[in-house]
Amino acid sequence: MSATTAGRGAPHHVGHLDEVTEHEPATRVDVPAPGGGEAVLVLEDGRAFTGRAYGATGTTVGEAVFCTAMTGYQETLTDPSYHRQVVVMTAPHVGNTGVNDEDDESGRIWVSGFVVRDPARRPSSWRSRRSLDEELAAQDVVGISGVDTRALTRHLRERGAMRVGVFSGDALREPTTGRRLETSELLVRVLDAPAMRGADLAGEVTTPEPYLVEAEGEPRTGADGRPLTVVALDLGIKSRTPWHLARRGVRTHVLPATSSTEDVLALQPHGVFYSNGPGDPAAAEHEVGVLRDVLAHRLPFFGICYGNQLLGRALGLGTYKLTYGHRGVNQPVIDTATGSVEITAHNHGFAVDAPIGEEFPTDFGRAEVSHWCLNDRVVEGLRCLDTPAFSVQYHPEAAAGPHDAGYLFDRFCDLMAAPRTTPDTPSPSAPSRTTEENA
Ligand SMILES: NC(=O)CC[C@H](N)C(=O)O
Repeated sequence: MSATTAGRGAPHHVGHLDEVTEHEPATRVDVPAPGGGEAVLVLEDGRAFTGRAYGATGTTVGEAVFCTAMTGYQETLTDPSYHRQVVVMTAPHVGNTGVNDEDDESGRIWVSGFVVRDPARRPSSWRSRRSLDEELAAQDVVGISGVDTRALTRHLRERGAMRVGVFSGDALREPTTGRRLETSELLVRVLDAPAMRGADLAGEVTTPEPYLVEAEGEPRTGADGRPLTVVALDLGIKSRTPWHLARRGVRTHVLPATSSTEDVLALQPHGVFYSNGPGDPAAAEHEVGVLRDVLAHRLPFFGICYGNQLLGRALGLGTYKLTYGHRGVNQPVIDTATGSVEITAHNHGFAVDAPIGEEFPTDFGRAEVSHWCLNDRVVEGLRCLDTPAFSVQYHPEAAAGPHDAGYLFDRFCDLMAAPRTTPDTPSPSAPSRTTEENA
């Protein structure tokens, strides 16, 4: 809307705009756009985009995915589920609020590359401590700016997520002669990169040592009178998850992804939680085995995202790769029990294969799809009907994102606080499988 058009209905604002134009024009043009020399983004199918180096200069490869979140780039960057992915932001202006010391979801940035259209020339937030490009450079994350991210996103939407490389600085030149490399030569490096399908990555992001997140305030107790205790398997956990449990009076032992069933049971938890995480659920054999033991012990279970996919596999369902996945903070999901719609945060490239709208038998009794996505009917949640277990494909911890799904943490706490039912017979022996293996 031009100032003139706005002026007809809003004279007060026109006055304000005039004032800004008169007194502050220089501040808008004196700040150079962040970013260095030329950078090139090359997709696995040979399509290339040129832009400017943003953050660290050099080479990076990974899976190209797009994220439609308008806010929360700091949480996106530090979400371990993005490990080995080059994230394209569809929001055109990124970096506006800089980087602060409070919003990280883990101890570092995990994306393997970052693609933006128009980076903020300077951060503007009372919480900002440094600019986004400084932070990317400090953590050695190669990025590219000045890319037509709408064209790139449309390409990924039509052709699907694929491998990508971002190259800048010396990476664009032949080392001995200094000759500028052709796109076809850069493409060779992209095609050398490992694919996401089949990748078992939780071990690369998990905590090396167990740690405890204590309950905040008065602890909540279980039916046995003990303070409610969760064992959370860290497959790439976001710090907001134990925080949600802590503020509900629950203590959380966070364990490495390699932990055994014995490690889990030794802590005598009231419930077990499986976090989000990177990689292909079809590759997580160890974690699925532990979860089948947990289900056989009838320990209350809650899983988020990767945890939902692993519950699916533990029940004997398959998983498959979506064409381009769901990544953003405004995905509509319907709850099949109530018919209510939640606006939710997503970050997933795989999904569970299960029938919507009917109960089905599993290796641990009957189950049903509890939530599905209104955009594309992808399964977004599982509810076991004979075993105390449920999970969602999306992010009730919602950092960044809306808080519609926060009730799921309450549901998990109530499930853990309820009197335990008798342990069932040992884990059934049917092997878990993936749809792709079956195909
Ligand atoms: N955020 C997650 O847990 C992602 C799960 C899995 N890596 C996927 O891409 O589907």
